[in-house]
Amino acid sequence: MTEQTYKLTYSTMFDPPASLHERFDAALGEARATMGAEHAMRVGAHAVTADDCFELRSPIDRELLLGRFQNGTAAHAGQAVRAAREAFPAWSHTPWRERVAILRRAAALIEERVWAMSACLSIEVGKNRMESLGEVQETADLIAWYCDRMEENEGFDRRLPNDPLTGFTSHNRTRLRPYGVWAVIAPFNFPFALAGGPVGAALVTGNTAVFKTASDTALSGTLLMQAFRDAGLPDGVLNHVTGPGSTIGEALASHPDVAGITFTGSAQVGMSIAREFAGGRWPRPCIAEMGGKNAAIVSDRADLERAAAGIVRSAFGLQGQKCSACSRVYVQRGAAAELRDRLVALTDAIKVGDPTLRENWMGPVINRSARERFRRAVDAIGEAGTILAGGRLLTEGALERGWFVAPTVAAAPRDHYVWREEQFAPLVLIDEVESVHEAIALANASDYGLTAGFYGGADEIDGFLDRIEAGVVYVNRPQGATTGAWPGYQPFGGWKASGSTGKAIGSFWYLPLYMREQSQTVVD
Ligand SMILES: NC(=O)c1ccc[n+]([C@@H]2O[C@H](COP(=O)([O-])OP(=O)(O)OC[C@H]3O[C@@H](n4cnc5c(N)ncnc54)[C@H](O)[C@@H]3O)[C@@H](O)[C@H]2O)c1
Ligand SMILES: N[C@@H](CCC=O)C(=O)O
Repeated sequence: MTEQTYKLTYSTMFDPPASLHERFDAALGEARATMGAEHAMRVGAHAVTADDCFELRSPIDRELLLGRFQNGTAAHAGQAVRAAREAFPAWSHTPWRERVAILRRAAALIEERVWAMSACLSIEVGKNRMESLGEVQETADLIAWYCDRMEENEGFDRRLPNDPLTGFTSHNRTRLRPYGVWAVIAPFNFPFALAGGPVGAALVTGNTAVFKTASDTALSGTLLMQAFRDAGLPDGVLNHVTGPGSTIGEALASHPDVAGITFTGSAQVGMSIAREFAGGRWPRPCIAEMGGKNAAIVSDRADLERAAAGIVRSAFGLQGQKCSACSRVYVQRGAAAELRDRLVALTDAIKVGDPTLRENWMGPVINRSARERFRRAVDAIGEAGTILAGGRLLTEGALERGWFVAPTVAAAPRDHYVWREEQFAPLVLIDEVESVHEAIALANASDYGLTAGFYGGADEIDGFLDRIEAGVVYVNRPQGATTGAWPGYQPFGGWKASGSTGKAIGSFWYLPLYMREQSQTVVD
């Protein structure tokens, strides 16, 4: 994306070339100049407006208006589903190589627009510049990965041997075919990658789609949809609605003509959608990617410099608002004091502020209710446990205009709710254990099973990999204890309450989730 030898991923983003910063700074200025406009939804060939709009402001500075977006209703969800249904016959019969070509164009456009898109993303979500650039690039890489899988599998259409018959010839074939209208509902924290990835997968496999972005990230959703449209998708193949999850999101998820859904968000909403999709006249596919309560385990034999770096990066990257964020640390007693000291020192050194600026690594949390959830958690820990670093809201100077909080390391009794419930905030808890065995048992004693990290000796690794109940695991990784998967390198998906399918995004097994098998036998 910039200098020829540099490939941006979440594990290479710590030491980018200088030219990357110059281009990002230029893009920021341009992005700010475009903000504040009103944006329509998109249904079929039409830009659609609702009776009223909502205003979207930056979590960095509430005075900065990003745009006005439509407060879509259940009726708009219905219109969008109808448009997608009408477009389905032609799109599903479009030769798969043509669909791949259009989606490759979408990926290329996203990559081309990486600077403009990531500048907007940084202002809208409060991601730092490297996380923002990373996410937009990840979106392009996910779509390209799905195009590659389509090609590698020859469109998921295979000839099988003829039946061993005499006197007849039976031609046998198995095909994976699209379901129909696919809904994609995305979370605020990865509004490009976790929208563009599933939209790309749904479309390349021949489904048509209705997309709903999170309201906090309506601008990113709009920019992403523009890129798909500019790639040449026929009208109606991809429709885009905005508005509250509890109204238009709910209407979309419960629409009887939606054949399948990819929901990424909280377990609370995801589980209710999964139940709805299992409870109709027949079960419909529901890919629900949900939350995490991800643990890092540190043994007495760990390299503590690596462990501390990896934990801090995963606990506080994007302000702890990643499903993969490290929110629990179990450290063996012999290493506990040193690890605690290192974590506190690294945490105290984190620069928090406007994350579009190169010098700041941490930005604000997304909105007032996220800051309130953080405040409640640290107040509760203050009463029952110990705050080791941070533990407060940040309101000094310009920070007062945004939703800033201090990265926090704390200890709390094991039965405290903060050990159980995802806080989605920059808050990591630490506890001492007698053995790695005990640590793994504690890590697994969670409804969630998304990511996990381990730092320890070579002969401890297999035991960890074998027993840990998580879909994405990392060992001795300073770049991130529990975060930082990249398409093609680390497939990403959760077990238990973290994911409904047991298969990961960016994996070899993902596209078949968007299709159903038809075995065809034709006798001459
Ligand atoms: N497993 C993963 O890959 C993954 C990735 C990113 C985020 N997440 C999870 O997402 C959550 C954070 O994102 P969020 O705060 O946007 O989540 P959320 O559940 O509040 O919202 C997610 C999306 O669902 C919509 N929505 C809300 N209520 C709805 C309803 N009743 N019916 C239909 N749609 C509804 C929202 O508008 C939004 O677009 C965290 O729990 C995080 O762990 C998981
Ligand atoms: N894919 C990201 C997390 C996405 C969820 O929020 C990671 O691997 O850290």
